[in-house]
Order: sequence, then structure tokens, then C-alpha cells
Amino acid sequence: MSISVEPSGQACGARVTGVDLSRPLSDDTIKALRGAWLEHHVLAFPEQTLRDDDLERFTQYFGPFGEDPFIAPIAGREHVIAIERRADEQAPLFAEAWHSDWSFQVTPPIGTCLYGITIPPKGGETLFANQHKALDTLPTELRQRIEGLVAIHSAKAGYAPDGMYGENDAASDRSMDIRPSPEAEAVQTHPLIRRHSETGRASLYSCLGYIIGIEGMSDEQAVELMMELYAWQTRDENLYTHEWEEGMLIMWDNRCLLHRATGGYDGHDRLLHRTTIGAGGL
Ligand SMILES: O=C(O)CCC(=O)C(=O)O
Ligand SMILES: [Fe+2]
Repeated sequence: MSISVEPSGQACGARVTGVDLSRPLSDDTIKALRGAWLEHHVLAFPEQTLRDDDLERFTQYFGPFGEDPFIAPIAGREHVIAIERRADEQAPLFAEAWHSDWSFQVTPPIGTCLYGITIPPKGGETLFANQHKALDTLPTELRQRIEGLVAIHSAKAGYAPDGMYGENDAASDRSMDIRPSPEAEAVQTHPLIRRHSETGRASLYSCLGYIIGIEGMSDEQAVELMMELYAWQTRDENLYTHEWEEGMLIMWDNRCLLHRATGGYDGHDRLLHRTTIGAGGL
């Protein structure tokens, strides 16, 4: 069996076939997959039949597990969470704001793996925005304004007790096991332009879901600048729309992508299992 990598033709993303992820992979295969991942930023492996053991083994080929706060792991697993929505669920959609996973951490996970178990017949695509491309094409004037700026990230808008998934959400019928905490008030800074820890390529690292301000700027100034930047980061030219299939595993690179969930599948269940890849020594 030889591995085939077929680019999506969009701003990032490739479909990988010719590899069975329910079996241990050779070092050569892992190396080839890592190379393809660094090149395409999102890899999609269709037609896999994976148990959580397989998902965990695959994840660890690329780094140690990340730390996943605020969402309880599924029963019997420390590092697998369920991204879940029932057919009749009325709670606001999870992860609909553009974000890079856990960007409020000191060292956010370099990647995320997501395996499609129950996939609705339509809707529920995951959108990705290539932030190398967004930076490379950024108008010079805007780039000059953000050069050297440092953003303040926090989980509080979502996961503090008074955040989106906190008390306001407590009476909702959300099926995901989200555990808000005062710890979500913590803040962490990251530069708006960052270098990728493996390729050294620069990208934008700005994230609507978690940024709460910019160092040295008033809130009004920061919001205005962030909105201008987001419009550019997520313009059509930078996007890849990922369409799910049951039995498909994807892995994406949080260092150079934003992503978000979409709805459009009311009346259908959706269930995926997720792990994160920590930075380890990177
Ligand atoms: O549900 C989705 O499509 C994406 C959810 C998400 O943001 C994540 O799992 O990190
Ligand atoms: Fe996410």
C-alpha cells in the first residue's frame, strides 16, 4: 500500500489514502505524514475504522497529548473528548467563533485530531483559515500596524462561570460535558505574528474566540484592529471547507490555522472524538 496525498485545491488541506491507521505505523510512514501535515496543514484520512486506542496511538506519533481544560474526557479515557450535538439540541453551537485551540495556554497544542463517528447528511462542516496565507497577502499598511503587537488571550468569554458555556448555558440541553471554572480568568500573551515551531514560517496568530485585548491599546482600539484583521484572516481566499465523512480522521496544525464549527444539521446527531497534540519539545 503506498500513501497518496491529494491537495484539496483550496487554501490548505489534503486527503490522504493508502494508510490504515488502525495499525501501528512505521517510522517512514510517520515521517511522510508529518511532512505532508507541515505542507498542507490539515490532513484528512477517509475510510478509517478506529477505536479510541487507535486515535490515541496515532496522536502520540506527533507529540505528547495536550492538556484539555474545561471539557471532561469521555469515560475511561484521559485524553479523548467528545464533540457532540444531539439531533434535538437547542444549545448555541459549540466552537462557532474562529479560534486556534486553547490559544490561552502558555504553550497551546500544536495540533488537534478529530475523528468522525456520527456525521450528519448535510451541514456541520469545519472551516479552516490558512494564517500563513493571510499574513503573506496582508496589505503592507496593516502589517506595519500589527508588527510587534502582543495579544492577550483568555478562555473567560467561553469557560468562566459567567462565560458562554457557564451559568448562562447551565439550563440549556448541551450534550457536551463542559466544566466552566474561575481558572478561565487567567490570561496569556502571544505575539500577533508568530513563527511556526517546525517550519519557521511566519503566520498570524489572532483568534476571535480567545483574544481579549492587545498590550498597550485601549479596548476600543484593540477591538477595531482585531475586527479589521479578522476580516482579512478569514476571507474566502484563505479558506478550506472541510466536509466530513463517517470514519474520517483529520489532524490540523493550530500554529498556522484558525478553524470554526458550522451548524446546518438540525434534526441530526453529530459525534466526533478529539485529542490534542501537545508541543513537547517544540
Ligand atoms: O465541531 C467542529 O467542527 C470543530 C470543533 C472544534 O473547534 C474543535 O474540536 O476544536
Ligand atoms: Fe477548536
